[in-house]
Amino acid sequence: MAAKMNQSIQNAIWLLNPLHHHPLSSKVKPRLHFRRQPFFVSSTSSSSMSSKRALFCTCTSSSADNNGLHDGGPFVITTPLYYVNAPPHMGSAYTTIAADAIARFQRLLGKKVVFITGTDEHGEKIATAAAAQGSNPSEHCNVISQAYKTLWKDLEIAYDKFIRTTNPKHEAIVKEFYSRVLANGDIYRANYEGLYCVNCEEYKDEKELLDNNCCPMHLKPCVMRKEDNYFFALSKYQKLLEATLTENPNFVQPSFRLNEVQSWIKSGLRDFSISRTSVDWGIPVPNDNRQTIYVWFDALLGYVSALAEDEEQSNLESAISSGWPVSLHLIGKDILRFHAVYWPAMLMSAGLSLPKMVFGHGFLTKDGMKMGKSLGNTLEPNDLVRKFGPDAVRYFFLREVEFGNDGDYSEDRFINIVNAHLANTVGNLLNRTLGLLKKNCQSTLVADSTIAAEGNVFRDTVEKLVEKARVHYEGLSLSSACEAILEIGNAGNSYMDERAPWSLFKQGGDASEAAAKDLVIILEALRIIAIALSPVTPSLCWRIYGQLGFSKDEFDSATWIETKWGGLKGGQVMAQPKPVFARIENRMEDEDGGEAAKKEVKNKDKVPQTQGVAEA
Ligand SMILES: Nc1ncnc2c1ncn2[C@@H]1O[C@H](COP(=O)(O)OP(=O)(O)OP(=O)(O)O)[C@@H](O)[C@H]1O
Ligand SMILES: [Zn+2]
Repeated sequence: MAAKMNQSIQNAIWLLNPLHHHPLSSKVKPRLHFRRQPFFVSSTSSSSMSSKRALFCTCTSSSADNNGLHDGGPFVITTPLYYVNAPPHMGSAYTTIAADAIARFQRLLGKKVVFITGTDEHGEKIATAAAAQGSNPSEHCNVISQAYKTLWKDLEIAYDKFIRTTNPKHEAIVKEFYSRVLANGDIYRANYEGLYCVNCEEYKDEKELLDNNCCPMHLKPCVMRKEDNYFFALSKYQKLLEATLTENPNFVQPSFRLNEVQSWIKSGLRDFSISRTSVDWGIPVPNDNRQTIYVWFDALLGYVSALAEDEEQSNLESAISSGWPVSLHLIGKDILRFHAVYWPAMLMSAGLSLPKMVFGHGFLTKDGMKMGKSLGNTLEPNDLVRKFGPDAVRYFFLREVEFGNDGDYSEDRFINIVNAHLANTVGNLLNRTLGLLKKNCQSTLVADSTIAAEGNVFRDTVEKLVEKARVHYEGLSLSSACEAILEIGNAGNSYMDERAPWSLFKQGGDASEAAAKDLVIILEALRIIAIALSPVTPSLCWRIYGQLGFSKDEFDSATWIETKWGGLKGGQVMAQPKPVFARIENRMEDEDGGEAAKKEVKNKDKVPQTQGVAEA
C-alpha cells in the first residue's frame, strides 16, 4: 500500500513536470533490436529544456462532461493531414465532414474553436506519385493540396487552419522538436532490416502480414529494406504509456479501440526509425542532411505547426501557446497506432502536453475492403457533391454510419435516406405548414410560440429530443444526434396529421384559431430543427431559418441556446413557401432521364417514408 502511494506521488511529480526523470522510465530499458552506432549529432542542452516544462494535460471527466473534452480552453480539433499521393476521396471527406460537424456544434455551444486540417506532403510515396505524373514533388503537392481545399469548400467545411507540411514554419518546428527529443536522449543511430510497406510508410512485423508478406490494408507485398537510420526510443515510454491509458481511459475513443491500443502496447513497443536515407523529398535531419525525417515523425507535428500564427518567425513555444494541446484528434482507425502510441510518446519526450482525446472512426468500405487511395477503390466525393449537393452528402454519411464503426456506401440507400429524411420529413413538413399559413393567415404567425404551445405535449417531446441530440453530439454520436433531430420532424408530421389543421380552418371560429396556433407550434419545431441540425447540414438549415423570417446574420450568430422553445413571435412574417430540399429523383431526371428515380421507386420499401398531406 505504502509502496503504491509512493508510486502515485512519483507519478504526480512526473505529471507536473514530464522532464523530471520518471520513476518508471529508469526501470524500462529500451528493447534494442539494433546495432547501435556512436551518435554524432550535437544536441540542445537539457538544462535549457527544463525551463520549457509543460504540464501533462490529463484527460479528466466530470458528470457534466462525460467524455473529458471540455476544460474551459479553446476547442481544438484536427483531421489527419491527408497524404497527397492522390486526390481526396470519400474516405478523406468523411473524416473532414465529421470534424466539421463537431466543430460547428462546439461553436454553437459558444466555444472558441480551432479546426485544423491540411496535407501531409513529404515522403517516398509523394516523390513516386509526382514522377508518375511527369511532375516534380513541389508542383504535385500544390495541385493535390489545392484539390483538397476545393473539395472542402464544396462540402462547406469551415476549417480555421490548413497546414501543409511543406510550409517553412512547419519545417522549423519539426527541426526544433527533433532537437528537443534528441536532447532528452531519445534518439540514437542504428541499422535496421525489416519488411517495409511503402503505402503505410511503415516497417511491419512479419506476424501482422498476410501470405507473401502482403500488407493487410494495401494487399501489396512488403519489401525487405535495410537502412542506417536514427531511431526514436519508443520502448522507453512503454510503462508510461500504459499508465497514461489506465489513468485516462477516455484518451482513446471509442472505448473498444482503447483495448486494441492497450494490447499493442502490452505486446511490447519497439523503437522506430525516424529518418530515411533513401528519401530526398523530406525535411533534412538536423546536422545530418544525408537523411530526411521520417514522414510520420514530420506529419504529426503539423498539428502543432498549424497553430503557429507567425509564418516567418515560428517556433515551438509560440505555436504551443496558441492552443496546444488539441482537444480531439479525429482519425480513421488505420492510423490509430501513430496517434495513440507514437505521438504521445514523442510529445512526452519533448515535454509537451498530450492531446485530450484520439477518436479512431471506422472505414467506409467497398466490398468489405477499406476504400483508399493506394487500393484505388475509392468513391469520388466531387461527383456526389455535384449530383446531390453538400447537405445530402454530409447528412448521409453522418446519419448512416454509426460513428466509430465501418459503413458501406450504396447509391440506392443514399437516395432513399436523403429523400425520406431531408426532403420528406423536414422539407415537406416546412412546405406544407408554410403553405397552410399562407392560405389561411397571410403567412403571419398569430401568436408567440410559447403562448401557442401552452400545455402542449408536443412541445415537451421536442424539448426532450433536442436535449437528447445535444447529449449525442457531446458524446460524438453523430448518427444518434441526427436521429434524435429527425425524430422531432417525425413528431411534427404526426402532430400535423393528428390535428389536421386544414380541416380545422374549414370549420372557422375557435377551431380556426387553434389551427393557426398549431402552425406556429410546428414552425417552432422546425426552427429548432434548423439550429440543431445545422452542424450537419448548414445550407439546408439556413434555407429553413430564412423561410421562417430570420436573416442570415441571425442564423450565423445563433447558438445552441436558440434550440430552446420560444424563438418565433406573433406577428412574424414567414417567407413564401419554396421547397428547401428537392427530392433527388427530380434533380436526377434532369440529368439522366429519370434512371435514379426509377431506382428509388424499386427500393422505396427499404426506408420508412413520411406521408404527404394532399390538402397542404
Ligand atoms: N475508407 C476510409 N474510410 C474512412 N476514412 C478514411 C478512409 N480512407 C481514408 N480515410 C481517412 O483518411 C485518413 C488516411 O489518410 P490518407 O491520406 O493516408 O488516405 P488513404 O486513402 O487511407 O491512403 P492509402 O490508401 O494510401 O493508405 C484516415 O485515417 C481517415 O481519416
Ligand atoms: Zn500498408
